[in-house]
Amino acid sequence: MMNYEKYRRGYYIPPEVCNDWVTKEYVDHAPTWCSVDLRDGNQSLVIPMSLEEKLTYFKLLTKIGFKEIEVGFPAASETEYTFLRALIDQNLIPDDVTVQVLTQAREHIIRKTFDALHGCKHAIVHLYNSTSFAQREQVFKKSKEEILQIAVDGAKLLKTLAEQTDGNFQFEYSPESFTGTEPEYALEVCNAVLDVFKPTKDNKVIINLPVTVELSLPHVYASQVEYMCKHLKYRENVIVSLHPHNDRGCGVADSELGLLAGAERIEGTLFGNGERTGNVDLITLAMNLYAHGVDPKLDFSDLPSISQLYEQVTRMHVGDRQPYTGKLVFAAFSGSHQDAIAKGMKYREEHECPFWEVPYLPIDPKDVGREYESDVIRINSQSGKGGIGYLLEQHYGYNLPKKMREHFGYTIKSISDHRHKELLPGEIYEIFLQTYVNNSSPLNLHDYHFVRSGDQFKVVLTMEFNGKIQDVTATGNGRLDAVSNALRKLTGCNYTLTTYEEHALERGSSSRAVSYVGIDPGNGTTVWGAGVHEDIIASSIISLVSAVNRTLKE
Ligand SMILES: CC(=O)SCCNC(=O)CCNC(=O)[C@H](O)C(C)(C)COP(=O)(O)OP(=O)(O)OC[C@H]1O[C@@H](n2cnc3c(N)ncnc32)[C@H](O)[C@@H]1OP(=O)(O)O
Ligand SMILES: CC(C)C(=O)C(=O)O
Ligand SMILES: [Mg+2]
Repeated sequence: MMNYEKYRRGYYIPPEVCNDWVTKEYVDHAPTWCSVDLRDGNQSLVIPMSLEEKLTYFKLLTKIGFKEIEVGFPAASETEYTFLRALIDQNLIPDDVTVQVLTQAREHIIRKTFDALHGCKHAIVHLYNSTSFAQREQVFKKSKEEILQIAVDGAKLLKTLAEQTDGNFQFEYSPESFTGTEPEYALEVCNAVLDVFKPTKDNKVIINLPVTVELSLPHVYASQVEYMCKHLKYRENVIVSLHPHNDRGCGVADSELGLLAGAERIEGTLFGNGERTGNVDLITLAMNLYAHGVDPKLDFSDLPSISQLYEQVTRMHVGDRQPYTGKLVFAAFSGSHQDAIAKGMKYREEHECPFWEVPYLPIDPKDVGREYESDVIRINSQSGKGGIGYLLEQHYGYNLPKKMREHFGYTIKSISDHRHKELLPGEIYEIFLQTYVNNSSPLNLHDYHFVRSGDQFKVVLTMEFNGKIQDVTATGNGRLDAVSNALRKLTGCNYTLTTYEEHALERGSSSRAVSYVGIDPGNGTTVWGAGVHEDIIASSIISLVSAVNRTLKE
């Protein structure tokens, strides 16, 4: 048995009820986004990014539309330092982008950070020290007053060095391990730091409330955020920022509820890379807004390329179920999902739909660079006739009669089940052709002639049957009826024609037609055949020949 009694809840509830956020339904505008991929993401990689990789990633982030980017921890390593210098010296920071750097509240680290910042047109200097109960007791072995003093001293030095350094600087302070800190104490520390920074309308200070380690349910965090928002000094000149990690798997929920609770800014990473279980995934957050009809102000219209570059540079892997991006997130293998998607897509073709409301597809895959044809309906033994038929129609233009779809559906499922693998569209098409289309043995059509007299049609079919070519004549109420009578006469097969449908094959070749025939060989079942030919009459005869051939073989 696992010893759960070893654990207890390690978070603190605000001293007053803070749940105004509950009354808000959804986030109605994009927060200020800050990517911390190049710092928090980078510091958690097995092999941190090289200078070139950081540059490549930085360019990707600016292309996506990030206006605030934490580019590193300049005092951490030569690469970190040199990267910031390269950005500044080579003038690589777009005018509308602000870089951010992280520093501990330690004098030599802060000084090194400002050395690295020299000449930066605009930067956010991000100061942190841990305020949590556990770290006060175990790591720093300091009282609340002493920890507060670390923050205040750090803030003072930031202010002094910012004044002495060539550049334009904004400050950010994080009571690191906020989620393990008593909210009233975190508030006291943040207000003391704000008293040093003295934020103004023109130079607001960012107070970042990190979920350094996720310790509570998201609503507890939202209450903590709301408490801070209500009681921070200089509130109108303070930007409240969130920095959720994902230890309990709720980074996205923390962020969204935190925004409802009054925060204005989010720090996170692409695909949620970051310490342990990661930072909050900014793609998910942005796309969640998008799916609610809110402009996320970030461009994720080509997620496959973003994901490829991310994997290359970080050596991480994007999971198949990663929201909005994973290989399988738009895929439906199961029959009922496929059926609903196929019908939903058809409905969109036939109606003016102002909004995207296709079942099982929360967003249009095309919006993030995915394809309906290859990404959505995929076939295995869990699939159904709706999806299989849809796939055949979308890829190859065959719109099977409803009952024939059912038969083909079970054929495909069974093959997939026995082969124990997914069947690709090309394989499904091949099975379709082999099973139903232009079946020419033992019967093979060589030629046909019709003569019409009144309502009656007479046909002379030239047929090969078991290797022997012969003419057979019959009459009927229509052409197909006459052909059917001729085939009965020739083969002795006594069947009833139950279904006939035809349509032009628009995809691939516009000049061909396909006909589908269902016959009952006398036992209440239906045997299907299909004929494809440039001539519609020939295609209908061949479809019947195909069905009869299948009957003869069964
Ligand atoms: C939650 C987060 O992600 S915070 C960011 C974490 N990121 C990183 O640490 C990556 C970059 N860090 C580094 O490269 C190194 O840690 C450096 C260069 C910053 C510092 O290196 P070092 O001084 O050699 O080591 P280290 O980080 O272990 O220092 C620990 C000391 O700093 C103190 N300290 C740690 N964080 C802080 C802080 N934010 N403010 C003030 N003091 C701090 C510790 O209490 C400890 O003090 P002690 O020497 O009295 O025991
Ligand atoms: C430095 C801080 C903001 C951090 O990364 C964290 O607390 O997770
Ligand atoms: Mg972090």
